[in-house]
Parts: sequence; C-alpha cells; structure tokens
Amino acid sequence: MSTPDFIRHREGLASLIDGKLAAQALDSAVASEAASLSARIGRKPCLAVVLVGEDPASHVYVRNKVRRTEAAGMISQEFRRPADLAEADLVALVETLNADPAVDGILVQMPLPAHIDTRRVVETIDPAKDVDGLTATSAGRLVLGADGLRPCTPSGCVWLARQALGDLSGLHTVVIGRSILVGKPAGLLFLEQNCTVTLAHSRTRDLPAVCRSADILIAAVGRPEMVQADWIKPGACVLDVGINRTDTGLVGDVAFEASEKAAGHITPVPGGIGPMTIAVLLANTLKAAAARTGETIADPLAG
Ligand SMILES: Nc1nc2c(c(=O)[nH]1)N[C@@H](CN(C=O)c1ccc(C(=O)N[C@@H](CCC(=O)O)C(=O)O)cc1)CN2
Repeated sequence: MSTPDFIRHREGLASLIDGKLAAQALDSAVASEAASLSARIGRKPCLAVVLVGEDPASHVYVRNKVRRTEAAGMISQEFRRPADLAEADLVALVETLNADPAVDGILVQMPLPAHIDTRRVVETIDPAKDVDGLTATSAGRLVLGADGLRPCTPSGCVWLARQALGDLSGLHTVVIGRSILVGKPAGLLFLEQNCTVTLAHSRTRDLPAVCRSADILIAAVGRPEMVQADWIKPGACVLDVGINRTDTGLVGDVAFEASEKAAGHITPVPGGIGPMTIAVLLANTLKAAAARTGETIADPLAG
C-alpha cells in the first residue's frame, strides 16, 4: 500500500496526518462525481444549511460548509435565523426543506439555542436528506449495518485510519467520549471495520490504562490536552477530535507535542479531523442526491 501525500513520515516522530490536505483530496473526488451526476440529472446536488443564533464558531463552520459545497460544484442554500427563533418555526422550516424536491441534504448546525429541543428538530429531517446521519433512522441503519448516511466526523476518522493503516481488522480501537455526534457512532463505525471497540468515558476506571491498550485512539471528549503521552501505546494511531479554545489558542484533546513522540500516526489540531467533517458532509450530500434520483456514483469514501 503506498502512503498518500497527506500522511507525512517524520524521523523519530509520529507520521503526521494532514486532515486539511486529505479533505482537499476528498473534496476533489466529490467534485468530479458531482459534475458527472449533475450532467445525468440535469441539476446540481443541493445542500440546505440551517444556522440558528450567533455562536461565532458555528458561523465559521457554516461559512466553510457553504464555500466548500459550492467549490465542489454543488448548490448551497443557507438559512440564518435569530437565536430567539421559536422551536415550531424551526420545525416548520425543516418540513419545508423536506418537501422541496430541489434539496438533497439538510443540515441543522449544532449547538442549537437551549430553548430548542434538538432531538425534535433532528427527527423532523427526512432520513433521505439526513446528511449529518443523526436521525434515529440513520442511527438504526448504522446499528443494523444497513446502507444509510453516516455521521460526518466519525466517518472522517475511519477514512483517515484506513488511509494510515490499511485493513483495520482485529485492531483495538478505544474511543474516549460517548456523544451522539461522535463517540457512539465512532464505536459502531470502527466495529463495522472489524475492530475490537472500547467506548470509554468520564467514568471509565483507569482511563490511561484503557487508552494504552489501543491500536487506534480516538479522543472526542472536549477536554483540552487530556490525553497524555504515557496514555499512548507506542506506535498507535491517535485521532484527535477535540477543538478547544484556550488562552493559548486552539488545542485538541491530546497533548500533541509529547504525544507525537509516542504515537505512530497523529492528527494535529487545527488541521486534522475538523476539515474532514466537512469533506464527509459533501460526500454525504452527493450520496443523498444520487440515492434520491436513482443514480449510481463512485463513493468518494470507498477504498
Ligand atoms: N450539524 C452539525 N453540527 C456540528 C457538527 C456536525 O458534524 N454537524 N460538528 C461540529 C462542528 N463542525 C461542523 O459542523 C466542524 C468543526 C470543526 C471544523 C474545522 O474544520 N475545524 C478547524 C478549526 C477551525 C476553528 O474552529 O477555528 C480544524 O480543526 O482545523 C469543521 C466543522 C459541531 N456542530
């Protein structure tokens, strides 16, 4: 297996997995499939993004989603609403997008303001347009191993781990964190790759020892630099999902400088898993458009 150019070997340090470059490669694959699909169906795949409130980070992510969707030759529709939007009005907006035949994918940016029941809003999304893979239907399909749209961040983790390590069968994956967005689906997605999976969390006993048994360690806990170098099995593949804003800037859940001396592969923050989230979102939008129009595409995430 040849090493892709977004994985850089470094003498005496973990190979660096450059998520920004990897995402560019995936975006290009999506763009070429989107062009071919658009020619066949007579229109471009379309992603609707809904943003409620003024969370500055969410605004950055949504801007990037819109920019990269359009750069990949797809249509982006943006719906910005004030923080005091009534839950019923958000549900009504999602229902309108469900009914719009020109919309292939619907994404409601998280977090939503506290007065809105996130689950109710997510469950309103038509599963055929659920490009975040967060509805109960999508989650159920993942549990069953049935075809469906998978959550973006953990899918990005699996794709990068496969690029770094090849076949993942039999490897021990430890996921720290049990969120619906990342931890739980990551466990199922690595299981689908025939990994032995441990879902660890804040109440796990002797977390460092559990992490030291991991061939693949996914840190998705939201605690700045919690994972220390001596939690890492020498040579392990460490994927850092954390994005924590601190006085010293943006840091992950892994203490990077010390850990890159222990790991075999590692993702940085920023420039690691984050950009992959949007790359998978674009791939999911393309897949949703193909499925809705009965067309076949080459899955950019396959292989
Ligand atoms: N509906 C959803 N909401 C949220 C998701 C999601 O997958 N679906 N994930 C996160 C936010 N997110 C995408 O929405 C996201 C987070 C981070 C990045 C990213 O590229 N980060 C950069 C750093 C940028 C910065 O914050 O300054 C990096 O890691 O290099 C992209 C997308 C929560 N909400």
